[in-house]
Amino acid sequence: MSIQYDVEPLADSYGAVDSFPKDFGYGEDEDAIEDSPSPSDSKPRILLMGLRRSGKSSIQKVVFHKMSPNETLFLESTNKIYKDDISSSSFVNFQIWDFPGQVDFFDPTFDYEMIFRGTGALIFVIDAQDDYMEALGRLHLTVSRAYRVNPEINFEVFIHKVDGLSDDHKIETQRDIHQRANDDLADASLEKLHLSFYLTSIYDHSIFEAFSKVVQKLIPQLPTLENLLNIFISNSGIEKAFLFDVVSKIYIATDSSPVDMQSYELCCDMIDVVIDVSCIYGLREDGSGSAYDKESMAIIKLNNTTVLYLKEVTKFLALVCILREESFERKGLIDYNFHCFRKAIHEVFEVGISAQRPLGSQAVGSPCNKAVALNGTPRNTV
Ligand SMILES: Nc1nc2c(ncn2[C@@H]2O[C@H](COP(=O)(O)OP(=O)(O)OP(=O)(O)O)[C@@H](O)[C@H]2O)c(=O)[nH]1
Repeated sequence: MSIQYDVEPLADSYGAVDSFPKDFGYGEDEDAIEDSPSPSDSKPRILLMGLRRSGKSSIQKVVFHKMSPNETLFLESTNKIYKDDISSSSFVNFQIWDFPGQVDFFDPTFDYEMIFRGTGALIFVIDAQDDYMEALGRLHLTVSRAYRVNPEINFEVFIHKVDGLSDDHKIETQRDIHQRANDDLADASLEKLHLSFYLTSIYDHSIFEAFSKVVQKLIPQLPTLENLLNIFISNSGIEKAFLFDVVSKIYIATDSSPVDMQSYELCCDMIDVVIDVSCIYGLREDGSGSAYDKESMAIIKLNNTTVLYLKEVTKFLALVCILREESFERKGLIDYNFHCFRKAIHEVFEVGISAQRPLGSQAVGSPCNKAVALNGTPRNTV
């Protein structure tokens, strides 16, 4: 469900997420790469690379610009590097660079050293519906070059367009790609280069899930957030909790119990419902107001004794929980624990701001980023 295309930009009443216009606040400007680096070039980067028509632009548009998957059929081929500044959230503060299919590493105008040096994650997209031998060759060339320039990069392989494959075929394709890619690395004595593999499609939630995992690796405070979520759910009788970036529906953290796709989808759908209803009925007559603000909260009881509970945490983040109806009888306790949890999350951010290290900014290009990841649990926890 998606109604955001109909929503007019609204007056600012709540920071940057003042409304949910077409681009959900992620900014519509996409600049072709310039010769001289702009200040925003210092932001951590996620590169989208892969062969032509593998689906790179579609992924970017669907996840960050709310394009419906069917509309991607009409996307034109990218012929320049496009930089997309995902800076509406102070939490997920990075740039996505979408590359044209054929990047020529031997082209002297392509300064790959500069590009890889400031990169946090390199996502290589492989079209699983196509013959992937050429893509594997390209993957090897790309990651080995990038690794030599910056071994701190997280290398992520999206085995994409799996909506067209049967379950068995998916597993077999993943196994085969995994095996071949790692054999190539072993032959080149690059065993230390770690590739993570994801099965993705823009036609379901798998692309959001995969992107969530990619982004989480770039969030230095992740262990602290997970810790807070664990404490919150265990003290509140909650089964599963996600901390969502509301505009992209990427979850930036969850508790340490395993994530099952259905729970994640359910929570994503809840965000859609809340924002849609809020856009339609939550604004003032003159259209002013905000679809998501401090008051945003929702409780949905399902017919299988499950309760969904959503609350605003920061102007970009929402907590979405799944719990049993009987646990919800102690709503007062849950609300109180949430209050403490919210306060703790704000303290995590304040620490980040006072240290002048916005989340994500130190996550890349810095050899100490793994150490920063363990930067202290806030003083008051739930
Ligand atoms: N079935 C299916 N098709 C997809 C998926 N993702 C993208 N596509 C289709 O793949 C085609 C190519 O997508 P693009 O996003 O333009 O590919 P690209 O990698 O950016 O291509 P270049 O700009 O030429 O490098 C489009 O017709 C998309 O609709 C997917 O998950 N499943």
